[in-house]
Amino acid sequence: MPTVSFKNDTGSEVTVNLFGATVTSWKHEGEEFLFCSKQAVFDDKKAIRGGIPIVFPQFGPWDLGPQHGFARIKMWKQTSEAHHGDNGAVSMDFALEDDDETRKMWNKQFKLVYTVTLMQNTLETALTVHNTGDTEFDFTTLLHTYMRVEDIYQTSLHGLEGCTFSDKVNGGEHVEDRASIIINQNYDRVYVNVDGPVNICQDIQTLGTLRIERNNLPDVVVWNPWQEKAKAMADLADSEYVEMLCVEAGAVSSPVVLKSGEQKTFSQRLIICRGQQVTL
Ligand SMILES: O=P(O)(O)OC[C@H]1O[C@H](O)[C@H](O)[C@@H](O)[C@@H]1O
Repeated sequence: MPTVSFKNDTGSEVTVNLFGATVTSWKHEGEEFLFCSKQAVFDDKKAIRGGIPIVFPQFGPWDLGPQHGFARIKMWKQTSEAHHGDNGAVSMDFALEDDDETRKMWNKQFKLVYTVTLMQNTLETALTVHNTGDTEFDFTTLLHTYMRVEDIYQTSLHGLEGCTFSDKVNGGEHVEDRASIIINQNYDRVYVNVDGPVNICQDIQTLGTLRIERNNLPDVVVWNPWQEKAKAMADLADSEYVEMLCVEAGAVSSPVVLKSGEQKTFSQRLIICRGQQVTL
């Protein structure tokens, strides 16, 4: 499948697969920060198991089409070459518009513009949804980011304390009472209206702390299928659950409404804080 890569001047490189406009790799100084399964399927049909699949127009199961919508399983267009912005930033743009196939599932006219930007120590991904039709529509969306971790047992998540979450594994709504979360089981929780950044901290210092900042993506889904579910997934190797953690910035707890002609941008910044003092 067609992929495109670009670099900046501070040792970062990103690769985007036009299938789903899925960012599949983000390297900084030779170190890979995103997880992509060894068993990921690149067949033009199934969403890529890793990187940053784009969820649109529906997070989760969908009556009108496939789970997590169609954006991650459509072929996108690359609409620009790598272009240079302020402070050494390098960006590339991708687009997806409604077609016969999308209208059969979701009869709306839209344009998605996705801008992937490398900045110093930072990857920004920004999805702009345009309503190009003449009626209002609503949707949910999410950047389904698979972070690479060296060892899930030595990884903790910070920034969710006090947030309400729904637990998709055990059911129910709860309030997170932990400042530091260690994932050690099948974990699938939707944290709602999370203020401020979320930090992924690794005791092993190669990857260090990674900070996720979000714009118009109020919710954070945390997912790791753990051992048993991983074994049942054909596109994830049995032991790979220890090498990944999905921290997904989304607008999923209440649908976003766009009127005819309106547009809205949803973005995240993944910031490498290695070697820096991090306030959790
Ligand atoms: O297997 P997929 O369709 O890619 O979904 C992978 C996962 O995505 C999100 O994290 C959901 O909260 C999970 O419930 C789901 O299992």
